[in-house]
Amino acid sequence: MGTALIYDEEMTRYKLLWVDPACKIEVPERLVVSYGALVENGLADRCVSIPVREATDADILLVHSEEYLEAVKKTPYMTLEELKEFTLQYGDVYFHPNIYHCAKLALGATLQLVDNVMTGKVRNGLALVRPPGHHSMRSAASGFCIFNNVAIAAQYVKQKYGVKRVLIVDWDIHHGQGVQYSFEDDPSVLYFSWHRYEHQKFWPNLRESDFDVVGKEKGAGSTINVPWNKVKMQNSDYLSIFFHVLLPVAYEFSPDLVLVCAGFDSAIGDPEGEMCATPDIFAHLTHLLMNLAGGKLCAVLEGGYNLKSLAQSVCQTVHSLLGDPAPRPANLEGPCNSALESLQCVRSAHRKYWSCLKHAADLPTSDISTKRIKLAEDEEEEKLDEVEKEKLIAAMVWPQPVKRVTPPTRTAVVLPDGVACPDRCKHFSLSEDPDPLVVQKLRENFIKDADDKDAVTLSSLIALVDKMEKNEICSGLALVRDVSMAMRCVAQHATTALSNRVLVVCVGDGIVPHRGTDDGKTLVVHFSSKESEEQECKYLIPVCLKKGCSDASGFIQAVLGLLLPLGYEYDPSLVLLVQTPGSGICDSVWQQLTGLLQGLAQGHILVLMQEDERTCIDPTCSSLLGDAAPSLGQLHAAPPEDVEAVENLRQRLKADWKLLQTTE
Ligand SMILES: NCCCNCCCCCC(=O)CS
Ligand SMILES: [Zn+2]
Repeated sequence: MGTALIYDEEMTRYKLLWVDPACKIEVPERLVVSYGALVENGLADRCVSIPVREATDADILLVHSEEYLEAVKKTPYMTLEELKEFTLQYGDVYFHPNIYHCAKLALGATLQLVDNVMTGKVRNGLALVRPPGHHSMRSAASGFCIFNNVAIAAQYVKQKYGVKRVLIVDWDIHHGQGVQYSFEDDPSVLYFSWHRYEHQKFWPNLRESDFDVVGKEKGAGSTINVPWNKVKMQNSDYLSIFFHVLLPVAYEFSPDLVLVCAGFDSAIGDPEGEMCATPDIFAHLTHLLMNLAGGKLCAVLEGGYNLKSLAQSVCQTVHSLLGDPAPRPANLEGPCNSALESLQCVRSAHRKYWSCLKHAADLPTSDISTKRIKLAEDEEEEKLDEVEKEKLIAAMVWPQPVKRVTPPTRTAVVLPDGVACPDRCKHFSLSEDPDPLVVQKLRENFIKDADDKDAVTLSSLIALVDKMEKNEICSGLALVRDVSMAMRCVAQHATTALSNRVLVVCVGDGIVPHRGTDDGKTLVVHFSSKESEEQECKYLIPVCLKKGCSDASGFIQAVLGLLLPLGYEYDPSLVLLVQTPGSGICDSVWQQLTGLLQGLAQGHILVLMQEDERTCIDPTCSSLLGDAAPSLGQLHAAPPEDVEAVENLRQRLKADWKLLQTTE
């Protein structure tokens, strides 16, 4: 299934008609450069183009009051003076004779996207719209927003499709207070937002944007606020929040649909956000959400005011929606202290609502709520800096995101004779006889007692890895007689011949390679149900789960809170995913694992399985080909000893692996 792109240039036909410094950044060019970049990068053509529609009154009244709608309906007939007058009753927003029309199109575009995803016409998509929506409230416009596109979309799907659970991820740099107000007592809508806060000093300066505001009554726990109390947050800060707050809770919540308030003012260069996360981070944020809800993800543009980082971030998002491998998450360090403080506060505030956070630490000693300062800010003094600051931010530079080309072959498979090649995959076998030299070396190192068939198989694997290195093949699956031998051979080849870093993920109680773990060329993470005899060290990490990989909840929480941070920080050029016999892992969990790991190594993942594991071939290939993994359903609490084991591992390893930190 494809990716929808919903855009209409009519939404560029309104703008600020008078002087207002707070609103001057919300310009029509935002859409022009975003859509232009999608066209220029050949992304628009790869999407399913869906026409916008005008939202109806009924759509709008799902969230907004009649009096508000009636008032807005009058604006197309107002004079300039009347528009200015009308605008004064709201904050940081402006009206225009054509903005009501555009607001109906922005909402209509959003609902078109949602309809096409919910009816299975497309898998996911982006609505490229303005005016944005997440600040508008039941009876008030705010923050450039007129109608709350995403909040209405959530009500709309609940009403029209009987959707039980909706996750809203608001990665815009502002708090979408309008969304929060719509669902604060509604447990069926989980609203997650991070936002520049600076202890309530930043707009919209609300007490209810802080981490300790978690929702009311039945909705307690279904509002997650992550305040950024400093600017210049980086990719590591954003990923830490995904790994240790959003993803664990999202998987426990198990939404039927994911809506994204896709604001890109959280990207570097943006005058509002003043953050330092680079556009390629949105490739990963998108990818990490794409295995929820069976892949049903609707992204709706909110903010984003640096025309360059906005256009790049929009392209990164659409690349991922289309299933293109993400760029490698280069040189991540750990979260900064301020981010760690917020991370610990949020996890502590939600401990009692989410079993995945049950073991989260207490509030930090330096309880940041006491730092909330009075709002008496010296406007004059700030304005002076304002001009200087804007110049500095507009001068920010960052590396051009790498080109994301999907290799000619997406997935190659090495199978025993007689096993059919799954469709859409390419059967891989050696074009000519194996190179005698290579075979000789293999014999010496790996296959003393094995027969020639092994030599051919191992030579095929080596050739396959070489083609992945050259980006001719993206991913691979091999069914082999002896997974341990194959694993050691591939790891050895990739680290020596290709001088790469290899992440080896072992699932099951097989044998793991000890080689390469001391010099950091290989990082081995081994999930099993048995206490390991292996000596744990920085690059050899045994994860012992009571029920092994058979308990979906315990396993997926270990993947999200331990394996992904390790993998992203290690940043391998190849991922080796090995399933040894008796792992007990079920297909859907295996597919989640395979899907999530494709965010690493530009999607270069080689899956090794025992040759008699025939049932796993199709689900594994489906995941390697970029299909979304099936939803795991609502997860019960993980076995306490597993949560504890992962928590203890994190505490032991966080000195070496900074992305594992969850407390200051
Ligand atoms: N009153 C001091 C300056 C206030 N600036 C507020 C700008 C609103 C931003 C809204 C936005 O970006 C939506 S995503
Ligand atoms: Zn914003």
